Amino acid sequence: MTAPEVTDTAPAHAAAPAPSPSPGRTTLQHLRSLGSGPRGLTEAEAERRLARHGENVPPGTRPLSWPRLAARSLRDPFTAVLLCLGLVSATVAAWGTACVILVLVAVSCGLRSAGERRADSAMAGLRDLVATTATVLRRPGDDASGPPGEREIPVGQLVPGDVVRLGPGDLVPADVRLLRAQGLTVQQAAFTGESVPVGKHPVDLPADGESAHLCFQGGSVASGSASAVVLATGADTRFAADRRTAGARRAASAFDRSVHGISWTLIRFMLLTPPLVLMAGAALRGRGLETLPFAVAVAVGLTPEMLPVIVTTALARGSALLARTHGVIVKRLPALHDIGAVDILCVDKTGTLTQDRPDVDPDRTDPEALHWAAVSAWWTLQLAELPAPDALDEAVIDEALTADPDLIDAYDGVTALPFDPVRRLATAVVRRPGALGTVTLAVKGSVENVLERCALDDAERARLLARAAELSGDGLRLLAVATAERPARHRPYSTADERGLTFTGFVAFTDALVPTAAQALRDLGERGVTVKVITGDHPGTAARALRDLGLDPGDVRTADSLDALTDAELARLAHRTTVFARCAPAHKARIVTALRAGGETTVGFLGDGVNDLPALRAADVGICPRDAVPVARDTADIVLAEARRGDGPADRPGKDLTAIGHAISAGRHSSGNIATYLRVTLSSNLGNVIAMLSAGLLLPFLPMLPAQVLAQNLCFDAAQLSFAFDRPAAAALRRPSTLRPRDFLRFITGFGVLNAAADLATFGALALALHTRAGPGEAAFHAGWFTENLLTQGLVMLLLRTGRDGSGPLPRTPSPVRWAVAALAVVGIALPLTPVAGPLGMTPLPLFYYALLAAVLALYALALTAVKRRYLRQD
Ligand SMILES: Nc1ncnc2c1ncn2[C@@H]1O[C@H](COP(=O)(O)OP(=O)(O)OP(=O)(O)O)[C@@H](O)[C@H]1O
Ligand SMILES: [Mg+2]
Repeated sequence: MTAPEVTDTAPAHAAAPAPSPSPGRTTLQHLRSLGSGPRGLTEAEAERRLARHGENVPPGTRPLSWPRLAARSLRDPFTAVLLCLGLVSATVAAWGTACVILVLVAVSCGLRSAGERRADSAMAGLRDLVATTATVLRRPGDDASGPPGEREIPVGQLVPGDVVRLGPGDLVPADVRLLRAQGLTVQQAAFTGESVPVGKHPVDLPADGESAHLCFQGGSVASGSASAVVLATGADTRFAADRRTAGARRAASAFDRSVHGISWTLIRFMLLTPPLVLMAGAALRGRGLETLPFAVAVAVGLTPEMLPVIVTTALARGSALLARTHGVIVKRLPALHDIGAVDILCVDKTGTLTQDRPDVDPDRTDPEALHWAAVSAWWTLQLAELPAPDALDEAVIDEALTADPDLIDAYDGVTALPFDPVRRLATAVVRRPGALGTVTLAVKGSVENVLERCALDDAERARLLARAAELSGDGLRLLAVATAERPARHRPYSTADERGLTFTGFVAFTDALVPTAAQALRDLGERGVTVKVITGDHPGTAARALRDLGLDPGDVRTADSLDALTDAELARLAHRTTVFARCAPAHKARIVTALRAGGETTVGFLGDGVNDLPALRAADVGICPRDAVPVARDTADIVLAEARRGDGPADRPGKDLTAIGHAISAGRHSSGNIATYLRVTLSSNLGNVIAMLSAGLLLPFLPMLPAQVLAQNLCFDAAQLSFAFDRPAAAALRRPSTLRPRDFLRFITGFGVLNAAADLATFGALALALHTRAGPGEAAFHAGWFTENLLTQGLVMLLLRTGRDGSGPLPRTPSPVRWAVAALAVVGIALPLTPVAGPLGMTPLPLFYYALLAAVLALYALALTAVKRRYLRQD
């Protein structure tokens, strides 16, 4: 057997549009060169090739190695600033400070890498649960003459030479060459930027540069079906090459932007601090460069170095819990906090609000229309080799066959133009046995799209549209049906033939509401999430469904009325509108993008079809149900569980809005913990910095030695890790979890000043306590402040947790935070009494000091509670 020639498909010029890997080679020659044939490979040969070529996974999807993770955590801006400050300390030979900074960096990078690795492997495990499969043709064992069978295998196991089947909603699993195709259109926006699907068909002898017969990994089937031979897999695909050159980038989410904004404000602060401290020291105290280590330590004191660790841990824990308890899979870690921040949720109608289990309503269906709709559905299904009929087709065939079991034998299929969500039509060309000279086009589709292709006068068309509006207003889904008799011909039929049709009638379907939808919509509303419906269906049907669910549909917009609007106009309109009907895939995406514009909102999109792909990509968070088409599952950030029995129809789980509620709670939970960490850390760090700067100017000596600043920083950081395991108050779960940088900075400034006031009060206490005692005050001062600092930080941790309003009895603090605070207090009180105190420059304190300190802390706690209550009232 010849070795497969896949090298020529390796993209030498990835940017060029779809290079042909096989100019001048016929399909059969190409199959031979791949050591394959129309009947695919044997299992044994596939196994050998898998060993040779490796798994079919694009590079960059494997977990990162330790060194790479460590390198990545070193790229964090806070770490970079810390390292710079360490370097500055080393240049002035402040080795102690430099060493402590190094320890700090090592600890935070180590924790971060470990956390990310754990999170990565947990995520990979979750993604595997919803991984896509491919339908491949293989012969069992090593028996090349055996009959081939179709089998579903994980996409990762495809090898060059495999023959695969493709249907609507499938991902193109590798780079392939088409062997056969029926009405195949492929969405390949990922490479070419073309937003509309492009037609693909086999070409037996392709010209140079021709690519109609090639489909590339990363594309997806928008309509039609095909069988194809795999040319290249894994790192050899064009998709992999494009990723190497361009890198896969996604726009930052609202949360990322907030954290980014806050981080950069802090970094500017950190960089400004040392020169300011130096200048103030020089001007007021005549100090020179000897203050530099202290200045550096103050800047380091500001850093929330545990931020990445807390973010990763909180999100990974939240995702794991969500998967375990509700079966909801988060495929991209940050998507969890994004869904917590979602304030606009766009959903489709069919399958989300209604069950997508249509039943023909015989009283309002024209029998002739039903007949032709069934003929069209049956032959499209046969000729296009669609893997599964869609729900409307299934209902039509069921109903028509009950009435007329011989329906199928009455015709022969000629060709089919399968349904696509832009044309909204499906056509089968059939012939009566014996009637060789003529064929019949049986066309069904949306009312508007069918009527505009019918030969009708304006009055008749208007009458039919009004009739359709009336039926839709009753909540019915509709198919319009039309036919045309044409002379038979050899030239292939195309969508251009769907013209001058004769209108036959309407088929009407009932589609029951999802029983849990009304409650779920109310819940979402109460939790600050606005729901919008973006559907491909008729405006009347959509409005009626919403009304039946207890929501006011308001002004329903159809997509064609949006085309003339500019993006800004659309954005304003979109915020006011609840229902968008007759949306093609591109409309859905445009509406989602308009809602996101301005960056004030976080938009989630829930959809399950090929027509939802662009919108799933455009949203901050794409959500799909477990039974969505594979490509939707691949694109979505969050995959919902299958509904449990009793929640909905057992065989068709649908999109359970209740599950979204669970995901939102989990997201808000994790984000709440992250926000608490940031609030607590930054307000106490800021307080310390203010106090240190003022003390530095008031005192004749440094208020804290650099090593002491860093030691307490380390203790505090360790205690803060407990926030990743906290349980925020119910209030934090009631609203979308957004971090508005401006409010946030106001919060930390307010509480920072309060913290500084407590520190300065401690100076008073220290002055009083030490006044009675002879001997050097410096070490005692340091010890006193060290103790006070850790104790106030413990207090802040307990009192500033998200959403706690401080009224009534203190809520039960979950043990991790409580333990951490207790440990912090013990270290704070005990450290100056241990042998470590000496090297750190501290001495034991008189008992009298502790009495004064208790009074300061009590006052501080009262003040904190009062300010927090005021803050929450304003909020
Ligand atoms: N198999 C089909 N054959 C012909 N026409 C169809 C078929 N399926 C749907 N249509 C038409 O296309 C229109 C849009 O389809 P559908 O209602 O499924 O929209 P959708 O965009 O998937 O809805 P949603 O966005 O709410 O899920 C329907 O109103 C129907 O008229
Ligand atoms: Mg849909």
